[in-house]
Amino acid sequence: MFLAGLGWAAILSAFVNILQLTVPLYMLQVHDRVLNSQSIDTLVMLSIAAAGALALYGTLEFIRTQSFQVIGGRLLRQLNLPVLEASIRASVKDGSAKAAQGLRDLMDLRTFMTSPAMAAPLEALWSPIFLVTLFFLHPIYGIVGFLAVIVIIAGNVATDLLTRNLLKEANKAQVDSVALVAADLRHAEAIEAMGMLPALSRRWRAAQLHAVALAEAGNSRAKAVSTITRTLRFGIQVLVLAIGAVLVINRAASPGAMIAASILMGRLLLPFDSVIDNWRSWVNASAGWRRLRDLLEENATARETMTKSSTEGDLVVDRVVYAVPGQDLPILKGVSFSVSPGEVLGIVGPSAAGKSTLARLLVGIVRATAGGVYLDGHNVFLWERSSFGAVVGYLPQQISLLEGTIRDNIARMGESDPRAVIEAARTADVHEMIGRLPLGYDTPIGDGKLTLSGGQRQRIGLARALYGRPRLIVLDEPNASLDAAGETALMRAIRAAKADGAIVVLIAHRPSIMEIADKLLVLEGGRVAQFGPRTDVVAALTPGRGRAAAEAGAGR
Ligand SMILES: Nc1ncnc2c1ncn2[C@@H]1O[C@H](COP(=O)(O)OP(=O)(O)OP(=O)(O)O)[C@@H](O)[C@H]1O
Repeated sequence: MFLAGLGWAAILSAFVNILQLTVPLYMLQVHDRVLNSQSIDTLVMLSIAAAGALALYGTLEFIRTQSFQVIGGRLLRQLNLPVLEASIRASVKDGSAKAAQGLRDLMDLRTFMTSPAMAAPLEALWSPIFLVTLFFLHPIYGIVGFLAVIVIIAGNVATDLLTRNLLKEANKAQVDSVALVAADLRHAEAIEAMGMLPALSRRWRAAQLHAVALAEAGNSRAKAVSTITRTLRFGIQVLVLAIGAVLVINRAASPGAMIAASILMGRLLLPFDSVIDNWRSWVNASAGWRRLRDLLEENATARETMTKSSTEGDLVVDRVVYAVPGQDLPILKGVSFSVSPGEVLGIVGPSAAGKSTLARLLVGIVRATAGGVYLDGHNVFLWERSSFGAVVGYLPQQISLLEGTIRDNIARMGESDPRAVIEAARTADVHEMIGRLPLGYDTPIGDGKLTLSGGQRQRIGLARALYGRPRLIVLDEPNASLDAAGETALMRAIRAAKADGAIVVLIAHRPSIMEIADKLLVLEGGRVAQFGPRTDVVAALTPGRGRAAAEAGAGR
């Protein structure tokens, strides 16, 4: 599709280039015909023809500019959703600051596609038109033009050899320094409170200065070559005039041809010069394009397209091994268990045992390296995402409320059904608290807006997890910021979900809420140390092995 668009722009460029011959040809005719014949009629005819050709040139040039806009717009429309999806998957793996680069790259690429840098190679493609015209004016002009093109192309090659690696490095350093600052800025409060700014600003400064130094070095080299080639281009134009003068003196060519040849030579070499001038944009655009391609390839996930909006069966975790891509040591080492609808599973274990990782696998955010997680017999990772979202509620350890109103957040940013929003808020016991906010359910939250307390966020996060009465509810430390009243409300919500036939998976450090669990799973070092009915696991844990885990989570 882009190739078709580019092909269209290239064809337009051919006509634009031909029409650019209007002025030199007009000059040639005025000099050679009008001045010789002294005919005003000829001048008028020539001027009318030139005006028509220039009007056509302007129109085609405008259409060509528009076609670049269309190509850039199409690129954006076609890629923004895949890039957004890939960025979200990448941020699960690599953190959000780096993943956001994908969207920046896409915007930069669109800007590049609509910039004059894009037109230069297409114009250079049609340079033979000018070359042939020069040959027609006089073979010597043609030969000089041909040699001049070779010299300028050599300038292009030299620029590439001298600057490509440097500019690529500069671009990467720039991207890394932006990602570094973006990642640190998320922790602004800690930075401000603990006086980390001077140390961090040294780090940021060092990263940015490194990027700037590389860019300056690359630019200086590119500018040096471009100054040489530009000087050569002017020199060649002077040379053409000198040759023209000799040809005129020897009556081998007309004065009009001499001036036309000089203008044509400038037109012939201009696109090649422009490629050198815009070299940095080209290198940056190709680096951005490569990053986008890698982002899309590395995060391409074939998922089912068929929607399944209901589920009745068990949650089965079958010999799941999970290792972070690129790391040898797995975090989860063969975890198996199952939970039935209407059951609450409590997962406990010491820090870094792999509980949150297991939660991510249960809700299909990451793919098991071996084995699989199945809900109602279907692999949760492969499940079509929007229909999976409708049957799942997830409260991550770090509650991430999004920019929008409370109502948007509870309704998961979609078209909200007010009754379902209020039902979820009531179940999470947050309805009255929302009623006391400045605009109730319509209160905006997010950057620079209302700041909610940790407990409020957790309870709104819980309401979001419960919205639409999902069949599988995974709560990762849902009571971490809750007071006693909040914890009681949480227990009530879990009981209601259980009575509704949902599968509830509850990860917690504080033992108090584990009373509600039907089954307990003790995770230690990525393995299942204990799994079974809560009473059996607690009994097995109390005297011997796994005591640490019991104390960390389940011990009562
Ligand atoms: N994306 C990742 N890349 C590398 N290592 C990771 C990643 N995610 C988790 N880990 C590692 O896996 C281990 C388990 O982490 P996880 O967050 O699952 O533990 P946890 O049991 O939930 O701990 P806690 O109770 O402290 O929240 C940790 O050692 C952690 O460093």
